[in-house]
Amino acid sequence: MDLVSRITDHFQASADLKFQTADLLAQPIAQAIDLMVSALTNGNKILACGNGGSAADCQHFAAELVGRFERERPELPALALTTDSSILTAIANDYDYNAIFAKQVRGLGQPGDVLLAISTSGNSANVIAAIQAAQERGLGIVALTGKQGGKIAGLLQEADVHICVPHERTARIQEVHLLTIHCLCDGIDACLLGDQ
Ligand SMILES: O=C(CO)[C@@H](O)[C@H](O)[C@H](O)[C@H](O)COP(=O)(O)O
Ligand SMILES: [Zn+2]
Repeated sequence: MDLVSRITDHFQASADLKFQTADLLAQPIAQAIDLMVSALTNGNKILACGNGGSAADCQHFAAELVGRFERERPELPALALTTDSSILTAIANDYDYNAIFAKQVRGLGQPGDVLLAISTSGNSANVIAAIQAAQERGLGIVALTGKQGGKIAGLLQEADVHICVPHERTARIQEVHLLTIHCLCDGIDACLLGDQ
């Protein structure tokens, strides 16, 4: 087994996908920044949900908004719905695992907030339920998906933003999702603080 060539293949494939999707994704990412900046400047917040690696992405994003990204600025309200083990275990135990995000959206979400919903397949039932809860409560939605967008693609409405990474491999999709999250953070800062 040639580990070095496996590793260089990963780097090559990841870089290729990023080059290939830059033009396709720049517009929806810009729309997502506009939606998030409008919410934040109106006093609203951003909630984020996803499973596994996408749960980590939610936490990464919330940390960069509440803490900071690259520049000093006032704290911004963002919350990962993946972190409170008491809430997560109680809902999963008493209701259903598929309700872990939707019940938090109903409990914490206000009209005008934005839900950042992350699923590489677009098919995770708990993320789908969170989107449906967000739509019922009047939250804006930014969906980060992959493949063909899965069931989430069919749920989104005109005002929602869909950023779909057209690739079949979860790891590659996640790598573009992380780049997208950094574009969102940078764009939010640029809108709030000006170009630098
Ligand atoms: O990070 C990885 C795989 O790279 C996994 O933890 C992955 O996120 C999990 O299998 C998730 O449950 C996949 O869910 P989704 O992206 O299809 O919504
Ligand atoms: Zn992963």
